[in-house]
Amino acid sequence: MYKTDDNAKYARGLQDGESASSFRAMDALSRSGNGGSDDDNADDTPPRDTDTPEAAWPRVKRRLRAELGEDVFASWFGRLELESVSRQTAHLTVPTRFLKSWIESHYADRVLTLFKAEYPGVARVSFAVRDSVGREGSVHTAAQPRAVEALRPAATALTASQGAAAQPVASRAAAAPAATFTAQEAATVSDFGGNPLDSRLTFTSFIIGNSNALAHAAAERVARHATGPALYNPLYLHAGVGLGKTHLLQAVAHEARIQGKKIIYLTADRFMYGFVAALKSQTALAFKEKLRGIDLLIIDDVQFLQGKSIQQEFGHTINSLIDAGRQIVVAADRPPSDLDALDERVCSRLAGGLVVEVNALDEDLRGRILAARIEAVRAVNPTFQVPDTVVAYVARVIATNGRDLDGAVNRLLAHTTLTGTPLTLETAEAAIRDLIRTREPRRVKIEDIQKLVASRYNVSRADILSERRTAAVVKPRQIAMYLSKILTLRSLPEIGRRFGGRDHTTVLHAVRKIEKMVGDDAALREEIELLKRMLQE
Ligand SMILES: Nc1ncnc2c1ncn2[C@@H]1O[C@H](COP(=O)(O)OP(=O)(O)OP(=O)(O)O)[C@@H](O)[C@H]1O
Repeated sequence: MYKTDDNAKYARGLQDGESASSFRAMDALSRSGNGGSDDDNADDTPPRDTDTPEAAWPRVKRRLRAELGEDVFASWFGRLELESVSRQTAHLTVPTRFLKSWIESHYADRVLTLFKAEYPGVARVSFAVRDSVGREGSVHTAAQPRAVEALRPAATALTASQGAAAQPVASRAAAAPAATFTAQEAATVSDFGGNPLDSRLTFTSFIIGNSNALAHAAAERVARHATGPALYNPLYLHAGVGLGKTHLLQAVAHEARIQGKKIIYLTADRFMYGFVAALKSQTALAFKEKLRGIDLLIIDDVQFLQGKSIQQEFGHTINSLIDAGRQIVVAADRPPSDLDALDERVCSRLAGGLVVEVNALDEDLRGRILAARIEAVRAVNPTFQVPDTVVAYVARVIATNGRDLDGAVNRLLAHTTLTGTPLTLETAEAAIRDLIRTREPRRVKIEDIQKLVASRYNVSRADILSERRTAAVVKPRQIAMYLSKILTLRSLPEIGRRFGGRDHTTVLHAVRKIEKMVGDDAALREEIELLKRMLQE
């Protein structure tokens, strides 16, 4: 826990020189990022005649990992990729603008040095955001001054658009964060409004199941809590990728706003941006004041908080808000005890409220999320028809997360729109193939077949094993026998024994009968296909 000294220091803010120490910490951070002198490892590797930049790139990444350690490497470089090399420039890409800015400002020289060491044919590196390659790229040579220059136009635009002439543009630009903000971003960070909210991510659109009921209940109570001491403080939600953390956090934000609370919703990226920007434009005090004036602070992806001074600032902020009875809600991809990169005291403060895990979405919940997504699409595009068998199939095979369910709906929609043909299991499978993790087909057990077929036909497994001969039981029993024959290696007599001690000729009769019906009846063929896939996934 923080000592009271820390809080007092926080309250004093920048007045006692915290700015300078924070700058020193930031500098230390970037120095450690630079890994010391550029000559350290640079030219000790002889040129390799047969080498290619593509072959050299994994070696560059290995060296970065060795220099910076696993945590820093994973946070900043895990998703850095080599796109191409042309005219001695290595074009590197990352998925977000934030990563691009951070790597450019802290690590560009180091990446270039290591690349040159591994592949002397590279003289420059450029960074771009994937999917927007060419629009945002900027090239770095070792001698080029870094991103401060790149910020200059944005700082000018900000000053012009806001009429904020208090500081001369040149000094603002020189002191500005080493990042390439657009004017709009700079404005957002500057007035510290937090990240924009997605109006779709509300409690109404959040579907509750076993895996998220507790997280949902806690989030809703916190958002609706009227006055008095905060409830669970902090509320800490954690879950694997795409299981609904951001959705819940944004739902809290929407609901709390409706309740008239002052909230700020920030991703960890934005917190870092905001803090660095405020420090460098010497508005850190205002930044802190702004944070202290709110009722509810929501921070997403806290696992990305990096840098000693930023973590300290984050620690001070949450301490001060909690002590003042303000609510904090955070989310991460892991429990507080696994936030290795975060200061121990911050972790323990984060763990001191209510920690709730959102577990994997089960099949039932996936089916309901899918159905809701399809309904939402149909509201604007009524021709989008997805048969129940396809919904059941997708819910079965997309076992990963909500984002992949969204992806599956998009692909199904693209298929219908582009081909104009109705969706079937075959076309749906082709449309979502890339989202399905490939693995060995599961070994199927006769008992599983009996259970699944029984539930699809609304009878019990006992009915299937019984002597009953009503049509409602005979057909599913025969289908189950047929599936047992084609999906398992059991012999006809073995199958007969497992179906209530029947003779192998009964099984043979069932198999032939269903084979024939499948040949004649497209709906049954589809149904059996679905059952097969459900059993094998
Ligand atoms: N229970 C749910 N009800 C409705 N939609 C859901 C649910 N769970 C997840 N989703 C949807 O799945 C998608 C991914 O969810 P979200 O972005 O909240 O995941 P996340 O846990 O924040 O993932 P990441 O850590 O990768 O950011 C979103 O479109 C979200 O609306």
